[in-house]
Amino acid sequence: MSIEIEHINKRYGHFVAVDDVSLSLPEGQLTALLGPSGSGKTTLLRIIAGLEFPDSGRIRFHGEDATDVHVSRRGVGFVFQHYALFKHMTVFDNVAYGLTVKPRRLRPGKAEIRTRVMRLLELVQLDWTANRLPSQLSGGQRQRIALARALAVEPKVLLLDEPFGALDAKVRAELRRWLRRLHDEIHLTSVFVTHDQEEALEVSDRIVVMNQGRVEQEGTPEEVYDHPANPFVFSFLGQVNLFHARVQDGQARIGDLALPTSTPEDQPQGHGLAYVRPHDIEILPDGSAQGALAAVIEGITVVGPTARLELKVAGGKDLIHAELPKSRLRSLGLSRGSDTWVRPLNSRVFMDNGTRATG
Ligand SMILES: Nc1ncnc2c1ncn2[C@@H]1O[C@H](COP(=O)(O)OP(=O)(O)OP(=O)(O)O)[C@@H](O)[C@H]1O
Repeated sequence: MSIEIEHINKRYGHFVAVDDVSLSLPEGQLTALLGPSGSGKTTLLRIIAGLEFPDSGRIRFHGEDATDVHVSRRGVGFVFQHYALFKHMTVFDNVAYGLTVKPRRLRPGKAEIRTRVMRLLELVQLDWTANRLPSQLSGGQRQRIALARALAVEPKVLLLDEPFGALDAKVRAELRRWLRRLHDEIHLTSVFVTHDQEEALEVSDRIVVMNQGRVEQEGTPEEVYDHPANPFVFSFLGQVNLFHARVQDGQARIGDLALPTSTPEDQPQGHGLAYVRPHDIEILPDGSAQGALAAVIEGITVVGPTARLELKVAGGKDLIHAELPKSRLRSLGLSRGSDTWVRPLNSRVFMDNGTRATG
């Protein structure tokens, strides 16, 4: 079921939590609402759920106005960060709960409930825990049961609010891959709130980047990562190096270095900032390449196969962050204190007023 969000506004007193948000969330896709704390993600999710009502604007489910429909009749399933399971009930009874409390005429028979619950437990790969109590499960397993419980009532939309937020990094990474596989199996329209860029990039079909109650950009993970619409999105989606740049005749320059960017459409002139990702900083063994800047390595951190370098350019104030394969670092024979050369391979330049200049 698709979800259309039309000009939604929500204030708490004078504070604007959601500011004229319009979005179209396609059927069967997993959409991440991504943004820093306080950007309005949870408020928007709760409005979609019917747990909160907007001051103005409409929510449509598959074209039908759902703005005033009660949460119990919207056909949504939830998983929250701390949506505790019923402690005194077994896993089986927790998952069955939504079905057993249905009005008698809608309630499936006992055998049917058993079949459905066991099918769901198999889907989340925890059928062997059916007779356990939640306290006998790990945090990650409990969230998978919470998901099975949300799916039991056959919702048309699944809403997840930082579902893996309370888990440690390794379990989190496993669960998000698992959620992606599960989604590929069931194709339920799903919206999931996160402030973790990596999680959003890895799991979702679409990402909505939010900031101060507004949508900064919406698109596939590739679109928002490779073509960020503005400096906020660029900075929020990963580490970034900033260089002062002069823009003239469709060409941006840092000092004498002409930046390798594509030609802009409207060719603005003046001063801007060039944004360069650490993996787009090339490390060179000598200064013969055009536009290379001399730099000293101030720090090296190796994380698995990747080496992260902190470099200082002669005369520069800020450290430059670069990322390269550990093997490349070894073959260049570099260590802390080494003199080397750097060159931005790719950049995106935004003018001082935030408009895009190049790239
Ligand atoms: N019931 C409320 N009363 C007053 N202010 C609220 C209420 N709910 C949310 N807010 C405020 O609205 C803003 C947006 O909150 P929201 O929870 O939607 O943000 P978020 O992006 O989900 O952040 P987080 O990741 O920290 O949960 C916050 O500044 C919050 O303090």
